[in-house]
Amino acid sequence: MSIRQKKWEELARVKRELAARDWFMGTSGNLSLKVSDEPLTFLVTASGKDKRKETAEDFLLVGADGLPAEATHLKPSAETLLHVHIYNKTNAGCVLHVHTVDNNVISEWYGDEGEVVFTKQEIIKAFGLWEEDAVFRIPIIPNFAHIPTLADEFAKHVHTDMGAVLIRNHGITVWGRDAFEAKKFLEACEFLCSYHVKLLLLKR
Ligand SMILES: CSC[C@@H](O)[C@@H](O)C(=O)COP(=O)(O)O
Ligand SMILES: [Zn+2]
Repeated sequence: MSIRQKKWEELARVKRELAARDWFMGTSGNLSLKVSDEPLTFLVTASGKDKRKETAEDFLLVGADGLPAEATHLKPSAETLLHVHIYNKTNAGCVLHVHTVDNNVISEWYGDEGEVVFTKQEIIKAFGLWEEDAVFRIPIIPNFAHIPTLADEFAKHVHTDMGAVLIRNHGITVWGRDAFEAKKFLEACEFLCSYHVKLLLLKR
């Protein structure tokens, strides 16, 4: 089996798991997995599809500019440029973006502060933070409709091989060195957002 095919199947498995969590409401969400480093190529979800469906046209291969690297009638995700910045700036191998009600509520609640800060939560160990009083911050950026502007703003927060950024009233994008790590971060971020929304409601 070619590397491209192996990566396709790996990304399809991640997509299936996130779909089972119902994290692709209304065709939202996009995923990618790096295939090669030199030149940079990665598989990314085709734009506008129902990501809960599994078809032979779910992904296409793109290059370092985010444009198709092979002949296809498929359009790469509208947000491919965000994935491009991550792969060009870090050694990340996988990028996952989902819209959930909880991540949207948190992004709006803390949007003016420009970040949400989590601490004293066991699950932040998923980010490699093991100290008792460790703090995990997720930056929140405005949801610019102009994708190059959104991508430039997003890129200001991309410095390490793993990370997460909330886009206000839009969704979350996480990345990791591989699909396992990116999915772990995404699940931990969603746990934190969901917990926090419930806690805020109880405290009212
Ligand atoms: C209907 S969801 C809004 C989209 O503009 C976008 O935010 C999204 O996540 C999915 O876009 P896509 O181009 O399919 O990757
Ligand atoms: Zn989106």
